[in-house]
Amino acid sequence: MSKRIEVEDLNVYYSKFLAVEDVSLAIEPRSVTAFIGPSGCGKSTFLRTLNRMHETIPGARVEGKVLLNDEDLYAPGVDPVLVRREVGMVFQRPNPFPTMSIRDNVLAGVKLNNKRISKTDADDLVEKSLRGANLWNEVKDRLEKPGAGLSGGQQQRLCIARAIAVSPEVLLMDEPCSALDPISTLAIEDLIAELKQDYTIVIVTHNMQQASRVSDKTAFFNIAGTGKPGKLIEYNDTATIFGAPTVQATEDYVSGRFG
Ligand SMILES: Nc1ncnc2c1ncn2[C@@H]1O[C@H](COP(=O)(O)OP(=O)(O)OP(=O)(O)O)[C@@H](O)[C@H]1O
Repeated sequence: MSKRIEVEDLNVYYSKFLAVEDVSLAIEPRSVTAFIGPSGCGKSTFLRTLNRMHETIPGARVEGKVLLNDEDLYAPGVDPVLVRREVGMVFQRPNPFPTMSIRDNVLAGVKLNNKRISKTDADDLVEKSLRGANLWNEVKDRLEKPGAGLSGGQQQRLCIARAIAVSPEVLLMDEPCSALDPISTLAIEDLIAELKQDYTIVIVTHNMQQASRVSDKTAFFNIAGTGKPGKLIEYNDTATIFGAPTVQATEDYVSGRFG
């Protein structure tokens, strides 16, 4: 339930605009990788290329390869819907289906995939996914209540439960805590540490402490100026990026001198 990601010479475009230039990096299974860098450097854009969400924007395209255990996600004939099942995503703002029950929210992805499952299997999957997202104890007595009735932090964990219910190999998280209070943030960070035993996790974060708390590896992206493409500047163990980076721009960013 966890695959290796390898990106080779990836250029990412919005029509003619080159948003991210020539990224190559490898992400190991069962690890957490943080993407950091100033606003507009292309972290979210690059993240969305890892499950072919980028191309859902008209005119958006990529050049290069993204391999998942050696299979190129962009090879001809690959179905992007299947890619997104293998590579799940959690967004900045919790986005449960508000009127749908908590139970149905967890099952939403499974049903979208046209999977028919029995009531008993569905019950088991709901419990397993909610336990996996550290939410079961808080919601087990109100599974039929709407998702919108949960707190922001609970809603985000519900979205994580929905993402893991389809048994992905990889979980992408785009600033998953930015709309949450500090306690809910810590709950998500604890959860990320647990999920890493089963999944390859990539997280975009603006929070340096968060990157250093949760990630094994950190990729620092930067941009030379408005209209210029974002680039991967330095990629290494998180301890090295925060303790002894080799590039001055990384040092300046992680020490808070810019960005
Ligand atoms: N839908 C879009 N159409 C055109 N350009 C876009 C689109 N989304 C993002 N961009 C541009 O691509 C570049 C990278 O944006 P992106 O959101 O990936 O950066 P980011 O590092 O994630 O920023 P932030 O930290 O502020 O979220 C920016 O110049 C941005 O304006």
